[in-house]
Amino acid sequence: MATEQKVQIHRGLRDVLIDRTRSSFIDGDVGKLLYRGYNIDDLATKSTFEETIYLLLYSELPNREQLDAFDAELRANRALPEEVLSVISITQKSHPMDVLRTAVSALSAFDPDTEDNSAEATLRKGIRLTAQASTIVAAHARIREGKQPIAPNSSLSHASNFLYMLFGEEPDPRDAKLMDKDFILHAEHGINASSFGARVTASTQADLHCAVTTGVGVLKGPSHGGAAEEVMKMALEIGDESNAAAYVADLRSKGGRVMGFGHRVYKAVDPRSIHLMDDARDLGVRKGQPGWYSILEAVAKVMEPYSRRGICQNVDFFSGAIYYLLDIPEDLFISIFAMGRIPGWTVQVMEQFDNNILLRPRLLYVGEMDVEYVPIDQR
Ligand SMILES: CC(=O)SCCNC(=O)CCNC(=O)[C@H](O)C(C)(C)COP(=O)(O)OP(=O)(O)OC[C@H]1O[C@@H](n2cnc3c(N)ncnc32)[C@H](O)[C@@H]1OP(=O)(O)O
Ligand SMILES: O=C([O-])CC(=O)C(=O)O
Repeated sequence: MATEQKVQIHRGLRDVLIDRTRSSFIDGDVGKLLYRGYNIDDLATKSTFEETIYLLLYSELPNREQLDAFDAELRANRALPEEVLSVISITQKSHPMDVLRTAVSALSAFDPDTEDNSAEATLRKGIRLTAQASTIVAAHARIREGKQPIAPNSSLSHASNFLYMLFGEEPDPRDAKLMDKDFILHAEHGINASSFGARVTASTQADLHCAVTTGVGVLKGPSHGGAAEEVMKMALEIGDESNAAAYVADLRSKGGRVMGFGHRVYKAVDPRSIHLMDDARDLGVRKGQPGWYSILEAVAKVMEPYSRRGICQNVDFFSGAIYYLLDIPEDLFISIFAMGRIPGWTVQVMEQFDNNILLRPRLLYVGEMDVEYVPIDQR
């Protein structure tokens, strides 16, 4: 029998390598992130979401013809079945992530490839789910406000169409570009908790809809994708940069964590947050609301002693301010992360299928042994 003395427990699977990947590389000590070997800094500044997810899904950058065909496939798959719009309507009072999770699950009933786990079918489903997720999120945001959902506009890019379906008008191209970059930065990140959840699901040979449903559920928590929403709540509570130091001191004295700081892998600044930091600052100036960036900058300053200990700003620290400045309701922030991450979950699931092994770790039992069963009327 395993005992505390005989076994080593890897709580939280910290630093445990569970398999190989060719999808993304993270060097947490220096804050470096590559997708399929390409630096996130290049992709964020030179690529588009469509091109980046082609790279992730097909392992190479597309030529013009390949990208056009891929983009056309994404655009052609944005619409939702009426039945799924009804599911969104029925569940409209739930948190947007719960609605997204439920609608993704419901889409499995209408997908021609649902139970086909071949690489080709999984790719097709990943493309469809990426396209459909933005329609789910935008449709729900409108339905819950008593408005009609807006049909996707196939003349617009993925990011631009999302903002169009959310607000009912074609976005400022600068806002669409920001959204596009945000999706690129969220597209893939190795074996993070939600991708691990998706891979565990795939490891039982369940299909992509099951795995993405798992991924959405795991992402929702504030320790993972939910942090951006919490960061913005914190900024709103702080209210003014002059209050930042006292706020953080008070939070820490109660044992609270500063959301948007800390990461299991990054012990240096998350490279994605540097892009979002610059964007949050510039967007704040452009929208005439530079204060939110100033508050976050003040929090980051107070957190410098933590950063020196490896508790640095992560991707969620500035993303919430960007969404807020784009007038996106706070409870939609995690769903936007999920929309960007569907290609990442798809790639992780494809890798799992490609060389599958059931993901089934063990727990060390520390409870009582061989307890005598007493019938209920004798207890
Ligand atoms: C997209 C993403 O998922 S990025 C992460 C988003 N989540 C957040 O921003 C939430 C806030 N951050 C956190 O809760 C954590 O940093 C996590 C969950 C992300 C990572 O946690 P872990 O790798 O498990 O680190 P762990 O929880 O063991 O923390 C290590 C130490 O750093 C401290 N620490 C970690 N994060 C923070 C933080 N945000 N604020 C203050 N202290 C922190 C912990 O209190 C702990 O200190 P101790 O050793 O004195 O007890
Ligand atoms: O890698 C992680 O643990 C969390 C994260 O940053 C992500 O999923 O983008």
